[in-house]
Amino acid sequence: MASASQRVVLITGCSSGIGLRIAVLLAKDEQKRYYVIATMRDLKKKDKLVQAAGDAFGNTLTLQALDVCSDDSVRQCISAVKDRRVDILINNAGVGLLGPVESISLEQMKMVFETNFFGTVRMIKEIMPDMKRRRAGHIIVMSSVMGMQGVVFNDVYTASKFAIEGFCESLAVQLLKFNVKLSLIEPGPVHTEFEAKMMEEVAKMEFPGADADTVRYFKDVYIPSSIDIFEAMGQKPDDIAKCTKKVIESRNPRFRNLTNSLYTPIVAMKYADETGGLSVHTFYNLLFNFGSLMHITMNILKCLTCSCLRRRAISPD
Ligand SMILES: NC(=O)C1=CN([C@@H]2O[C@H](COP(=O)(O)OP(=O)(O)OC[C@H]3O[C@@H](n4cnc5c(N)ncnc54)[C@H](OP(=O)(O)O)[C@@H]3O)[C@@H](O)[C@H]2O)C=CC1
Ligand SMILES: CC1=C(/C=C/C(C)=C/C=C/C(C)=C/C=O)C(C)(C)CCC1
Repeated sequence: MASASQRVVLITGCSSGIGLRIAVLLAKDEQKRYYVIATMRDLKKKDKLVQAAGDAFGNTLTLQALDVCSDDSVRQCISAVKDRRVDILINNAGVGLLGPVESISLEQMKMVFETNFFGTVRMIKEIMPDMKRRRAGHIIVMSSVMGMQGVVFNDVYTASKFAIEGFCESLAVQLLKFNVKLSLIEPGPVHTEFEAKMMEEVAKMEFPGADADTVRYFKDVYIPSSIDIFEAMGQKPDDIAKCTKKVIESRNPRFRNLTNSLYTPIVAMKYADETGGLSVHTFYNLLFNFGSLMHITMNILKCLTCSCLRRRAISPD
């Protein structure tokens, strides 16, 4: 059980990847400042977490079942928490979805929103009122660079992260009045099962409804470039865990927290040109004209920050 001085942290989606690493990092805090309630929808998947947690399991880390898509599961889990006291809520559970829009059913799209958007909203609705009453708490949301900048063939996943960013941007203002903090973590590519799961799905895809050119652009242009990007700028889940811990421990936590500075120029393009043309055309060129040179992507990305390009972007004509 948590001691009075410990901060109770509840994390969703701890069976793998970023959630698992955040849970372990916080539970192994040398000063034992955190009591971690690591949750996952299927407790049969607990072994990896239990093993990584080592001695912390049963001491500073406990396990609970929680499916962010189920009202009952969320309610049951939170009512089992002593005094319903969650000091830090980390909304991490999420799923990806890749491919031409024509080939993806509305059912599949709704599942992504059900998990990434409504799953997070469901958690916040359950826990936020207690935080407001206590005039204390910190809500962390695992967003993505795709919550700020769309990426081709990630249309629906991107939309789900944009949705959560809009929700949080609005809510953060009200929460300030109640001394409750809200922070978005915005990673770029991270090497987790997320990447493998999406590639597995793609390998099985038959692309119903998509024309041959679109399928070719997706399979032969986007996928190899995306693999290059993951190789060139992919972070480790531990990097994201460390960044999240820093945000939690900050006296004045930032609202937006990009974890990968290599992605800064990509996001900056959006703000440098209010017409949106710079982002759309740069992405087009990177993908279709420089695709075969993707191994030197880092140099191209650095180039985007140069002042001549910025001058062009904001030029009135
Ligand atoms: N990897 C990346 O490149 C990036 C990831 N992100 C975000 O980071 C977060 C974590 O992803 P990551 O660690 O990479 O991927 P993983 O696939 O390794 O982890 C995702 C976790 O979410 C869980 N989950 C999925 N659906 C539900 C649900 N309905 N209820 C509870 N848990 C659920 C999964 O559980 P189960 O094992 O049961 O499926 C798993 O534990 C996501 O929100 C993702 O969008 C953001 C930027 C980049
Ligand atoms: C930057 C970039 C590309 C790919 C970006 C990718 C693949 C980002 C992945 C981000 C993830 C996985 C976020 C998860 O939330 C393209 C389209 C190849 C074109 C060139 C520029």
